[in-house]
Amino acid sequence: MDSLSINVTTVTALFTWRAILIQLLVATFSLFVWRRYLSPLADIPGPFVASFSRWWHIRRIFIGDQSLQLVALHEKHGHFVRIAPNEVSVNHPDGIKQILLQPLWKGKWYELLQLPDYRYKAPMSTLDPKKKVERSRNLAIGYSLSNMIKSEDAVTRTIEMLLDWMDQYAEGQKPMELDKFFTFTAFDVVGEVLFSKQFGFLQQGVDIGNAISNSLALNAYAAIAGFLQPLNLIVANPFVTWLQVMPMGHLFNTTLKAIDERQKNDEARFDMVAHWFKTLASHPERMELRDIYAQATTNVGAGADTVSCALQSFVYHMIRHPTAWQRARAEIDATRSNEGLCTDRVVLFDHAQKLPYLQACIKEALRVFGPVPMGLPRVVPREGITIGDRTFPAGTVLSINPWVMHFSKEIWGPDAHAFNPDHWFEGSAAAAEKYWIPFGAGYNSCPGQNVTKIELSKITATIVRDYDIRQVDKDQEWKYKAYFTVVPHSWPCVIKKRQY
Ligand code: HEM
Repeated sequence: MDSLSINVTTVTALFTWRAILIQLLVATFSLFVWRRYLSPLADIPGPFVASFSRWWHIRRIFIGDQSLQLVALHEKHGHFVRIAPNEVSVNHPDGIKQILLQPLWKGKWYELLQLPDYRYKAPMSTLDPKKKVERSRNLAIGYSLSNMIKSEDAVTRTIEMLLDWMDQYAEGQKPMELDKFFTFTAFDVVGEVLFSKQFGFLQQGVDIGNAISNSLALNAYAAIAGFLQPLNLIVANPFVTWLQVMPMGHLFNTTLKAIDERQKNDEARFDMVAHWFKTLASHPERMELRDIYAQATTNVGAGADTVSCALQSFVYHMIRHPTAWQRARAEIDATRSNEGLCTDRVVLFDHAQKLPYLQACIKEALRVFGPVPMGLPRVVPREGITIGDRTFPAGTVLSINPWVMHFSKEIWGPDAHAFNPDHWFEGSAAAAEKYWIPFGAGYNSCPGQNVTKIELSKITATIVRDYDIRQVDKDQEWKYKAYFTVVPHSWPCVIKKRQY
Protein backbone atom coordinates (compact mmCIF):
# COMPACT_ATOMS: atom_id res chain seq x y z
CA MET A 1 0.00 0.00 0.00
CA ASP A 2 1.29 3.44 -0.85
CA SER A 3 1.03 6.33 1.62
CA LEU A 4 -1.90 7.89 -0.23
CA SER A 5 -4.06 4.79 0.13
CA ILE A 6 -3.06 4.51 3.83
CA ASN A 7 -4.25 8.10 4.37
CA VAL A 8 -7.51 7.44 2.54
CA THR A 9 -8.06 4.31 4.65
CA THR A 10 -7.34 6.26 7.84
CA VAL A 11 -9.74 9.07 6.90
CA THR A 12 -12.43 6.57 5.90
CA ALA A 13 -11.98 4.75 9.21
CA LEU A 14 -12.53 8.02 11.04
CA PHE A 15 -15.98 8.34 9.47
CA THR A 16 -17.40 4.91 10.19
CA TRP A 17 -20.44 4.98 12.49
CA ARG A 18 -18.44 3.30 15.21
CA ALA A 19 -15.62 5.84 14.98
CA ILE A 20 -18.05 8.77 14.96
CA LEU A 21 -19.77 7.37 18.03
CA ILE A 22 -16.48 6.93 19.87
CA GLN A 23 -15.38 10.48 18.96
CA LEU A 24 -18.70 11.86 20.17
CA LEU A 25 -18.37 9.97 23.43
CA VAL A 26 -14.81 11.21 23.93
CA ALA A 27 -15.85 14.81 23.16
CA THR A 28 -18.86 14.58 25.50
CA PHE A 29 -16.77 13.04 28.26
CA SER A 30 -14.07 15.71 27.85
CA LEU A 31 -16.72 18.44 28.00
CA PHE A 32 -18.19 16.82 31.10
CA VAL A 33 -14.77 16.62 32.81
CA TRP A 34 -13.96 20.22 31.91
CA ARG A 35 -17.30 21.63 33.04
CA ARG A 36 -17.53 19.53 36.19
CA TYR A 37 -13.91 19.52 37.42
CA LEU A 38 -11.81 22.10 35.58
CA SER A 39 -14.10 25.09 34.93
CA PRO A 40 -13.45 28.22 37.08
CA LEU A 41 -16.94 27.60 38.52
CA ALA A 42 -16.17 23.95 39.40
CA ASP A 43 -16.05 24.57 43.16
CA ILE A 44 -19.40 26.40 43.31
CA PRO A 45 -21.96 24.10 44.92
CA GLY A 46 -25.24 23.11 43.32
CA PRO A 47 -27.04 20.11 41.86
CA PHE A 48 -24.58 17.64 40.30
CA VAL A 49 -26.32 17.62 36.88
CA ALA A 50 -26.32 21.44 36.77
CA SER A 51 -22.52 21.48 36.85
CA PHE A 52 -22.33 20.02 33.33
CA SER A 53 -25.76 20.54 31.79
CA ARG A 54 -28.71 23.00 31.67
CA TRP A 55 -31.13 20.09 32.06
CA TRP A 56 -31.44 20.37 35.81
CA HIS A 57 -32.74 23.93 35.44
CA ILE A 58 -35.01 23.14 32.48
CA ARG A 59 -36.50 20.17 34.32
CA ARG A 60 -37.26 22.30 37.40
CA ILE A 61 -38.92 24.96 35.23
CA PHE A 62 -40.97 22.27 33.53
CA ILE A 63 -42.04 20.80 36.88
CA GLY A 64 -42.84 24.35 37.98
CA ASP A 65 -40.85 24.56 41.22
CA GLN A 66 -37.64 26.30 40.11
CA SER A 67 -38.03 29.13 42.63
CA LEU A 68 -38.65 26.90 45.65
CA GLN A 69 -35.79 24.61 44.66
CA LEU A 70 -33.46 27.57 44.38
CA VAL A 71 -34.52 29.00 47.73
CA ALA A 72 -33.75 25.61 49.34
CA LEU A 73 -30.40 25.31 47.54
CA HIS A 74 -29.30 28.77 48.70
CA GLU A 75 -30.33 27.91 52.25
CA LYS A 76 -28.14 24.84 52.02
CA HIS A 77 -25.14 26.22 50.12
CA GLY A 78 -25.06 29.96 50.80
CA HIS A 79 -24.65 32.96 48.50
CA PHE A 80 -23.70 31.18 45.27
CA VAL A 81 -25.37 28.21 43.61
CA ARG A 82 -24.34 26.85 40.22
CA ILE A 83 -27.54 26.22 38.27
CA ALA A 84 -26.01 25.54 34.85
CA PRO A 85 -22.47 24.99 33.55
CA ASN A 86 -22.01 28.73 33.01
CA GLU A 87 -24.67 30.24 35.30
CA VAL A 88 -24.53 31.02 39.00
CA SER A 89 -27.50 32.13 41.06
CA VAL A 90 -26.53 34.82 43.56
CA ASN A 91 -28.20 35.96 46.79
CA HIS A 92 -25.29 37.82 48.34
CA PRO A 93 -26.51 41.16 49.80
CA ASP A 94 -24.19 42.97 47.32
CA GLY A 95 -25.56 40.96 44.39
CA ILE A 96 -28.28 43.40 43.34
CA LYS A 97 -25.86 46.34 43.35
CA GLN A 98 -23.14 44.45 41.48
CA ILE A 99 -25.37 42.72 38.97
CA LEU A 100 -28.77 44.33 38.38
CA LEU A 101 -27.74 47.91 39.04
CA GLN A 102 -24.80 47.76 36.60
CA PRO A 103 -25.14 48.29 32.82
CA LEU A 104 -24.31 44.64 32.07
CA TRP A 105 -25.37 42.70 29.00
CA LYS A 106 -28.39 40.53 29.60
CA GLY A 107 -28.18 36.75 29.31
CA LYS A 108 -28.97 35.28 25.90
CA TRP A 109 -32.19 33.87 27.34
CA TYR A 110 -33.87 37.27 26.81
CA GLU A 111 -33.58 36.98 23.01
CA LEU A 112 -36.48 34.59 23.18
CA LEU A 113 -38.67 37.57 24.01
CA GLN A 114 -38.46 38.85 20.45
CA LEU A 115 -42.17 38.32 19.94
CA PRO A 116 -43.45 36.84 17.74
CA ASP A 117 -40.12 36.48 15.89
CA TYR A 118 -36.67 38.06 15.49
CA ARG A 119 -37.97 40.99 13.40
CA TYR A 120 -39.70 42.47 16.46
CA LYS A 121 -37.19 43.86 18.92
CA ALA A 122 -38.32 45.39 22.20
CA PRO A 123 -36.11 46.75 24.99
CA MET A 124 -36.71 43.56 26.95
CA SER A 125 -35.23 41.34 24.26
CA THR A 126 -32.27 43.68 23.59
CA LEU A 127 -29.14 42.34 25.26
CA ASP A 128 -26.75 45.27 24.71
CA PRO A 129 -27.34 47.80 27.53
CA LYS A 130 -26.68 50.83 25.30
CA LYS A 131 -29.14 49.75 22.62
CA LYS A 132 -31.67 48.71 25.24
CA VAL A 133 -31.55 52.14 26.91
CA GLU A 134 -31.98 53.87 23.51
CA ARG A 135 -35.03 51.76 22.72
CA SER A 136 -36.54 52.32 26.18
CA ARG A 137 -36.08 56.08 25.83
CA ASN A 138 -38.51 56.16 22.91
CA LEU A 139 -41.16 54.38 24.92
CA ALA A 140 -40.69 55.60 28.50
CA ILE A 141 -43.11 58.53 28.29
CA GLY A 142 -46.02 56.12 27.86
CA TYR A 143 -45.37 54.66 31.33
CA SER A 144 -44.87 57.85 33.36
CA LEU A 145 -46.98 58.20 36.49
CA SER A 146 -48.51 61.47 35.29
CA ASN A 147 -49.68 59.79 32.07
CA MET A 148 -50.86 56.66 33.83
CA ILE A 149 -52.97 58.74 36.21
CA LYS A 150 -54.78 60.16 33.19
CA SER A 151 -56.06 56.64 32.61
CA GLU A 152 -57.34 56.26 36.17
CA ASP A 153 -61.02 56.79 35.24
CA ALA A 154 -60.76 54.04 32.63
CA VAL A 155 -59.10 51.75 35.19
CA THR A 156 -61.89 52.58 37.67
CA ARG A 157 -64.58 51.61 35.15
CA THR A 158 -62.81 48.31 34.56
CA ILE A 159 -62.59 47.61 38.29
CA GLU A 160 -66.31 48.41 38.63
CA MET A 161 -66.97 45.54 36.26
CA LEU A 162 -64.95 43.22 38.52
CA LEU A 163 -67.01 44.43 41.50
CA ASP A 164 -70.24 43.79 39.58
CA TRP A 165 -69.14 40.17 39.18
CA MET A 166 -68.19 39.93 42.86
CA ASP A 167 -71.61 41.32 43.86
CA GLN A 168 -73.31 38.83 41.59
CA TYR A 169 -71.42 35.89 43.11
CA ALA A 170 -72.08 37.25 46.61
CA GLU A 171 -75.82 37.47 45.95
CA GLY A 172 -75.98 34.02 44.37
CA GLN A 173 -73.74 32.63 47.15
CA LYS A 174 -71.83 30.72 44.51
CA PRO A 175 -68.10 29.98 44.83
CA MET A 176 -66.08 32.42 42.75
CA GLU A 177 -62.78 31.64 41.03
CA LEU A 178 -61.12 34.90 41.93
CA ASP A 179 -57.95 33.85 40.11
CA LYS A 180 -59.75 33.95 36.77
CA PHE A 181 -61.53 37.23 37.45
CA PHE A 182 -58.32 38.90 38.59
CA THR A 183 -56.67 37.76 35.36
CA PHE A 184 -59.64 39.07 33.33
CA THR A 185 -59.33 42.41 35.13
CA ALA A 186 -55.56 42.62 34.65
CA PHE A 187 -55.85 41.92 30.91
CA ASP A 188 -58.66 44.43 30.47
CA VAL A 189 -56.74 47.12 32.35
CA VAL A 190 -53.71 46.56 30.10
CA GLY A 191 -56.02 46.96 27.09
CA GLU A 192 -57.41 50.22 28.52
CA VAL A 193 -54.08 51.84 29.32
CA LEU A 194 -52.41 50.58 26.18
CA PHE A 195 -54.97 51.22 23.45
CA SER A 196 -58.15 52.53 25.16
CA LYS A 197 -60.02 49.27 24.76
CA GLN A 198 -60.61 46.30 27.01
CA PHE A 199 -60.08 42.84 25.62
CA GLY A 200 -63.65 42.03 26.73
CA PHE A 201 -62.88 39.38 29.36
CA LEU A 202 -64.82 41.12 32.11
CA GLN A 203 -67.73 41.86 29.86
CA GLN A 204 -68.14 38.21 28.98
CA GLY A 205 -66.75 36.67 32.17
CA VAL A 206 -64.94 33.98 30.18
CA ASP A 207 -61.52 33.32 28.68
CA ILE A 208 -62.35 34.58 25.19
CA GLY A 209 -60.71 32.47 22.50
CA ASN A 210 -58.60 30.74 25.18
CA ALA A 211 -56.35 33.79 25.18
CA ILE A 212 -55.46 33.32 28.84
CA SER A 213 -54.66 29.63 28.44
CA ASN A 214 -52.52 30.61 25.47
CA SER A 215 -50.71 33.16 27.55
CA LEU A 216 -49.90 30.43 30.11
CA ALA A 217 -48.56 28.23 27.31
CA LEU A 218 -46.43 31.13 26.08
CA ASN A 219 -45.15 31.66 29.59
CA ALA A 220 -44.03 28.02 29.91
CA TYR A 221 -42.58 28.04 26.41
CA ALA A 222 -40.63 31.28 26.99
CA ALA A 223 -39.12 30.07 30.25
CA ILE A 224 -37.74 26.91 28.68
CA ALA A 225 -37.13 27.77 25.02
CA GLY A 226 -34.91 30.71 25.96
CA PHE A 227 -32.29 28.08 26.77
CA LEU A 228 -32.85 26.18 23.53
CA GLN A 229 -32.19 28.88 20.97
CA PRO A 230 -31.96 26.56 17.90
CA LEU A 231 -35.45 25.24 18.69
CA ASN A 232 -36.64 28.80 18.87
CA LEU A 233 -35.42 29.52 15.35
CA ILE A 234 -37.57 26.67 14.10
CA VAL A 235 -40.75 27.68 15.94
CA ALA A 236 -40.37 31.48 15.93
CA ASN A 237 -39.71 32.84 12.46
CA PRO A 238 -41.69 34.98 10.01
CA PHE A 239 -43.21 31.94 8.30
CA VAL A 240 -44.53 30.48 11.58
CA THR A 241 -45.76 33.94 12.57
CA TRP A 242 -47.72 34.03 9.31
CA LEU A 243 -49.16 30.57 10.03
CA GLN A 244 -50.41 31.82 13.45
CA VAL A 245 -49.93 28.45 15.09
CA MET A 246 -47.76 29.39 18.08
CA PRO A 247 -49.03 31.01 21.30
CA MET A 248 -46.84 34.07 20.72
CA GLY A 249 -48.38 34.45 17.26
CA HIS A 250 -51.81 34.54 18.84
CA LEU A 251 -50.78 37.11 21.44
CA PHE A 252 -49.13 39.21 18.75
CA ASN A 253 -52.11 39.08 16.39
CA THR A 254 -54.57 40.02 19.14
CA THR A 255 -52.38 43.00 20.02
CA LEU A 256 -51.84 44.03 16.41
CA LYS A 257 -55.56 43.93 15.68
CA ALA A 258 -56.30 46.00 18.79
CA ILE A 259 -53.75 48.66 17.77
CA ASP A 260 -55.11 48.83 14.23
CA GLU A 261 -58.69 49.22 15.55
CA ARG A 262 -57.47 51.85 18.00
CA GLN A 263 -55.97 53.90 15.18
CA LYS A 264 -59.44 54.06 13.62
CA ASN A 265 -61.18 54.82 16.92
CA ASP A 266 -61.89 58.56 17.19
CA GLU A 267 -62.80 58.19 20.86
CA ALA A 268 -59.47 56.65 21.88
CA ARG A 269 -57.83 58.47 24.78
CA PHE A 270 -54.27 59.78 24.60
CA ASP A 271 -53.16 56.34 25.79
CA MET A 272 -49.82 54.56 25.84
CA VAL A 273 -49.64 53.76 22.13
CA ALA A 274 -50.69 57.35 21.33
CA HIS A 275 -47.49 58.52 23.05
CA TRP A 276 -45.44 56.04 21.05
CA PHE A 277 -47.05 57.01 17.73
CA LYS A 278 -46.29 60.64 18.59
CA THR A 279 -42.61 59.81 19.17
CA LEU A 280 -42.55 57.79 15.93
CA ALA A 281 -44.00 60.74 14.01
CA SER A 282 -41.56 63.26 15.44
CA HIS A 283 -38.46 60.99 15.42
CA PRO A 284 -38.84 58.48 12.58
CA GLU A 285 -35.05 58.07 12.61
CA ARG A 286 -35.16 56.75 16.19
CA MET A 287 -37.80 54.04 15.93
CA GLU A 288 -40.06 52.15 13.56
CA LEU A 289 -43.63 50.87 13.61
CA ARG A 290 -42.44 47.36 14.47
CA ASP A 291 -41.02 48.72 17.75
CA ILE A 292 -44.52 49.78 18.77
CA TYR A 293 -45.98 46.39 17.91
CA ALA A 294 -43.16 44.64 19.76
CA GLN A 295 -43.50 46.73 22.90
CA ALA A 296 -47.30 46.49 22.96
CA THR A 297 -47.02 42.70 22.70
CA THR A 298 -44.50 42.66 25.55
CA ASN A 299 -46.91 44.70 27.66
CA VAL A 300 -49.77 42.30 27.07
CA GLY A 301 -47.46 39.37 27.80
CA ALA A 302 -45.86 40.95 30.89
CA GLY A 303 -48.60 43.12 32.36
CA ALA A 304 -51.56 40.81 32.98
CA ASP A 305 -50.37 37.54 34.56
CA THR A 306 -48.08 39.48 36.85
CA VAL A 307 -50.83 41.75 38.17
CA SER A 308 -53.23 38.82 38.54
CA CYS A 309 -50.58 37.02 40.59
CA ALA A 310 -50.05 40.07 42.79
CA LEU A 311 -53.79 40.47 43.44
CA GLN A 312 -54.14 36.79 44.20
CA SER A 313 -51.17 36.81 46.53
CA PHE A 314 -52.69 39.75 48.41
CA VAL A 315 -56.10 38.13 48.95
CA TYR A 316 -54.77 34.60 49.53
CA HIS A 317 -52.36 35.71 52.24
CA MET A 318 -54.67 38.28 53.80
CA ILE A 319 -57.51 35.79 54.30
CA ARG A 320 -55.01 33.49 55.99
CA HIS A 321 -54.08 36.40 58.26
CA PRO A 322 -57.46 37.80 59.35
CA THR A 323 -55.83 40.16 61.82
CA ALA A 324 -54.00 41.85 58.93
CA TRP A 325 -57.26 42.11 56.96
CA GLN A 326 -59.06 43.69 59.95
CA ARG A 327 -56.18 46.08 60.57
CA ALA A 328 -56.15 47.20 56.93
CA ARG A 329 -59.93 47.61 57.03
CA ALA A 330 -59.77 49.62 60.26
CA GLU A 331 -57.18 51.90 58.64
CA ILE A 332 -59.50 52.51 55.67
CA ASP A 333 -62.54 53.06 57.91
CA ALA A 334 -60.62 55.58 60.03
CA THR A 335 -59.42 57.46 56.94
CA ARG A 336 -62.97 57.50 55.71
CA SER A 337 -64.54 58.85 58.87
CA ASN A 338 -61.71 61.17 59.93
CA GLU A 339 -60.65 62.60 56.57
CA GLY A 340 -63.59 61.86 54.28
CA LEU A 341 -61.33 59.82 51.97
CA CYS A 342 -61.88 56.35 50.45
CA THR A 343 -65.60 56.96 49.94
CA ASP A 344 -65.92 56.27 46.18
CA ARG A 345 -67.21 52.91 45.01
CA VAL A 346 -63.67 52.22 43.75
CA VAL A 347 -61.14 53.82 46.07
CA LEU A 348 -59.10 56.54 44.36
CA PHE A 349 -55.39 55.90 43.87
CA ASP A 350 -54.51 59.10 45.68
CA HIS A 351 -56.56 57.98 48.72
CA ALA A 352 -55.21 54.43 48.73
CA GLN A 353 -51.69 55.79 48.83
CA LYS A 354 -52.49 57.40 52.19
CA LEU A 355 -52.98 53.94 53.77
CA PRO A 356 -49.53 52.85 55.02
CA TYR A 357 -50.66 49.53 56.45
CA LEU A 358 -52.50 48.54 53.28
CA GLN A 359 -49.44 49.49 51.22
CA ALA A 360 -47.26 47.36 53.50
CA CYS A 361 -49.63 44.42 52.92
CA ILE A 362 -49.32 44.88 49.13
CA LYS A 363 -45.54 44.97 49.38
CA GLU A 364 -45.49 41.92 51.58
CA ALA A 365 -47.74 40.04 49.14
CA LEU A 366 -45.26 40.87 46.37
CA ARG A 367 -42.37 39.79 48.59
CA VAL A 368 -43.61 36.36 49.66
CA PHE A 369 -45.05 35.47 46.28
CA GLY A 370 -43.38 37.52 43.56
CA PRO A 371 -44.99 37.26 40.10
CA VAL A 372 -41.57 36.64 38.50
CA PRO A 373 -40.00 33.50 40.03
CA MET A 374 -37.17 33.17 37.52
CA GLY A 375 -33.60 34.41 37.79
CA LEU A 376 -32.74 37.62 35.91
CA PRO A 377 -29.49 36.71 34.11
CA ARG A 378 -26.64 39.14 33.35
CA VAL A 379 -23.24 38.50 31.75
CA VAL A 380 -19.98 39.27 33.59
CA PRO A 381 -17.97 41.89 31.61
CA ARG A 382 -14.34 41.61 30.45
CA GLU A 383 -12.91 42.89 33.74
CA GLY A 384 -14.78 40.30 35.84
CA ILE A 385 -17.01 40.91 38.87
CA THR A 386 -16.18 40.44 42.54
CA ILE A 387 -19.01 39.79 44.95
CA GLY A 388 -18.01 39.21 48.56
CA ASP A 389 -14.85 37.12 48.42
CA ARG A 390 -15.59 35.56 45.03
CA THR A 391 -14.42 36.82 41.63
CA PHE A 392 -16.30 35.67 38.56
CA PRO A 393 -14.52 35.60 35.19
CA ALA A 394 -15.75 37.33 32.03
CA GLY A 395 -18.59 35.56 30.27
CA THR A 396 -20.05 33.91 33.40
CA VAL A 397 -23.81 34.40 33.67
CA LEU A 398 -24.90 35.64 37.10
CA SER A 399 -28.58 35.68 37.92
CA ILE A 400 -30.61 37.20 40.70
CA ASN A 401 -33.90 35.48 41.45
CA PRO A 402 -36.49 37.70 43.20
CA TRP A 403 -37.83 34.75 45.23
CA VAL A 404 -34.38 33.79 46.45
CA MET A 405 -33.67 37.39 47.43
CA HIS A 406 -37.06 37.77 49.14
CA PHE A 407 -36.65 34.57 51.18
CA SER A 408 -33.15 35.32 52.40
CA LYS A 409 -33.10 35.05 56.20
CA GLU A 410 -29.88 37.06 56.23
CA ILE A 411 -31.85 40.01 54.83
CA TRP A 412 -35.41 39.59 56.12
CA GLY A 413 -34.76 37.81 59.41
CA PRO A 414 -35.70 34.32 60.66
CA ASP A 415 -39.35 34.67 59.56
CA ALA A 416 -38.36 35.55 55.97
CA HIS A 417 -40.73 32.89 54.61
CA ALA A 418 -43.76 34.17 56.53
CA PHE A 419 -46.29 36.74 55.36
CA ASN A 420 -45.90 39.50 57.90
CA PRO A 421 -46.74 43.09 56.86
CA ASP A 422 -44.91 44.30 59.97
CA HIS A 423 -41.67 43.53 58.12
CA TRP A 424 -42.28 46.96 56.62
CA PHE A 425 -42.45 48.79 59.95
CA GLU A 426 -39.60 47.12 61.79
CA GLY A 427 -36.27 48.88 62.36
CA SER A 428 -34.53 47.51 59.28
CA ALA A 429 -37.49 48.09 56.91
CA ALA A 430 -35.95 51.01 55.07
CA ALA A 431 -32.68 49.12 54.62
CA ALA A 432 -34.51 46.02 53.42
CA GLU A 433 -36.32 48.04 50.74
CA LYS A 434 -33.31 47.81 48.43
CA TYR A 435 -33.62 44.03 48.47
CA TRP A 436 -37.30 44.11 47.49
CA ILE A 437 -37.15 43.40 43.78
CA PRO A 438 -40.47 42.03 42.46
CA PHE A 439 -40.09 44.48 39.56
CA GLY A 440 -36.39 43.77 39.06
CA ALA A 441 -33.93 46.65 39.54
CA GLY A 442 -31.75 49.01 37.56
CA TYR A 443 -31.92 49.84 33.88
CA ASN A 444 -34.03 46.77 33.10
CA SER A 445 -36.59 47.19 35.85
CA CYS A 446 -40.28 46.95 35.02
CA PRO A 447 -41.69 50.07 33.36
CA GLY A 448 -45.21 48.91 34.26
CA GLN A 449 -44.71 49.67 37.96
CA ASN A 450 -46.82 52.82 37.96
CA VAL A 451 -49.88 51.27 36.39
CA THR A 452 -49.41 48.24 38.67
CA LYS A 453 -49.35 50.46 41.76
CA ILE A 454 -52.52 52.25 40.64
CA GLU A 455 -54.31 48.99 39.94
CA LEU A 456 -53.21 47.14 43.07
CA SER A 457 -53.86 50.07 45.41
CA LYS A 458 -57.37 50.70 44.08
CA ILE A 459 -58.50 47.08 43.93
CA THR A 460 -57.09 45.91 47.25
CA ALA A 461 -58.38 48.95 49.19
CA THR A 462 -61.85 48.52 47.71
CA ILE A 463 -62.02 44.79 48.33
CA VAL A 464 -60.73 44.99 51.90
CA ARG A 465 -63.21 47.76 52.67
CA ASP A 466 -66.31 46.17 51.12
CA TYR A 467 -66.02 42.38 51.08
CA ASP A 468 -65.50 39.42 53.36
CA ILE A 469 -63.81 36.57 51.57
CA ARG A 470 -63.14 33.02 52.63
CA GLN A 471 -61.98 29.96 50.74
CA VAL A 472 -64.55 27.25 50.05
CA ASP A 473 -62.09 24.90 51.73
CA LYS A 474 -59.93 26.98 54.04
CA ASP A 475 -57.18 24.33 54.12
CA GLN A 476 -56.92 24.00 50.35
CA GLU A 477 -53.62 25.38 49.07
CA TRP A 478 -53.58 27.06 45.70
CA LYS A 479 -51.79 25.43 42.79
CA TYR A 480 -49.20 27.04 40.56
CA LYS A 481 -46.27 26.47 38.24
CA ALA A 482 -43.30 28.82 38.44
CA TYR A 483 -42.37 29.49 34.82
CA PHE A 484 -41.16 32.97 33.81
CA THR A 485 -44.16 34.33 35.66
CA VAL A 486 -46.39 32.45 38.08
CA VAL A 487 -50.19 32.51 38.02
CA PRO A 488 -51.86 30.54 40.81
CA HIS A 489 -55.28 28.89 40.48
CA SER A 490 -57.67 26.42 42.13
CA TRP A 491 -58.62 28.22 45.34
CA PRO A 492 -62.32 29.04 44.90
CA CYS A 493 -63.77 31.52 47.37
CA VAL A 494 -67.07 32.49 48.91
CA ILE A 495 -67.68 36.24 48.69
CA LYS A 496 -69.84 38.23 51.09
CA LYS A 497 -70.65 41.89 50.66
CA ARG A 498 -69.99 43.85 53.82
CA GLN A 499 -73.12 45.35 55.43
CA TYR A 500 -72.56 48.83 56.85
C1 HEM B 1 -47.08 43.06 39.81
C2 HEM B 1 -46.90 43.39 38.53
C3 HEM B 1 -45.60 43.29 37.80
C4 HEM B 1 -44.42 42.71 38.17
C5 HEM B 1 -44.08 42.02 39.47
C6 HEM B 1 -43.51 42.90 37.06
C7 HEM B 1 -42.20 42.46 37.07
C8 HEM B 1 -41.32 42.62 36.03
C9 HEM B 1 -39.97 42.13 36.00
C10 HEM B 1 -39.28 41.36 37.13
C11 HEM B 1 -39.44 42.48 34.81
C12 HEM B 1 -38.08 42.07 34.26
C13 HEM B 1 -36.93 42.86 34.75
C14 HEM B 1 -35.64 42.32 34.16
O1 HEM B 1 -35.63 41.74 33.07
O2 HEM B 1 -34.62 42.52 34.80
C15 HEM B 1 -40.45 43.21 34.08
C16 HEM B 1 -40.27 43.74 32.83
C17 HEM B 1 -41.27 44.36 32.11
N1 HEM B 1 -42.56 44.62 32.52
FE1 HEM B 1 -43.31 44.19 34.31
N2 HEM B 1 -44.14 43.56 36.06
C18 HEM B 1 -45.43 43.83 36.46
C19 HEM B 1 -46.41 44.51 35.75
C20 HEM B 1 -46.25 45.04 34.50
C21 HEM B 1 -47.25 45.79 33.78
C22 HEM B 1 -48.65 46.11 34.31
C23 HEM B 1 -46.72 46.12 32.58
C24 HEM B 1 -47.30 46.91 31.44
C25 HEM B 1 -48.43 47.53 31.43
C26 HEM B 1 -45.37 45.59 32.55
C27 HEM B 1 -44.50 45.72 31.50
C28 HEM B 1 -43.20 45.26 31.50
C29 HEM B 1 -42.30 45.46 30.38
C30 HEM B 1 -42.61 46.17 29.07
C31 HEM B 1 -41.08 44.88 30.76
C32 HEM B 1 -39.79 44.86 29.96
C33 HEM B 1 -38.92 45.98 30.44
C34 HEM B 1 -37.63 46.17 29.69
O3 HEM B 1 -36.75 45.31 29.71
O4 HEM B 1 -37.52 47.24 29.09
N3 HEM B 1 -45.12 44.95 33.73
N4 HEM B 1 -41.59 43.29 34.84
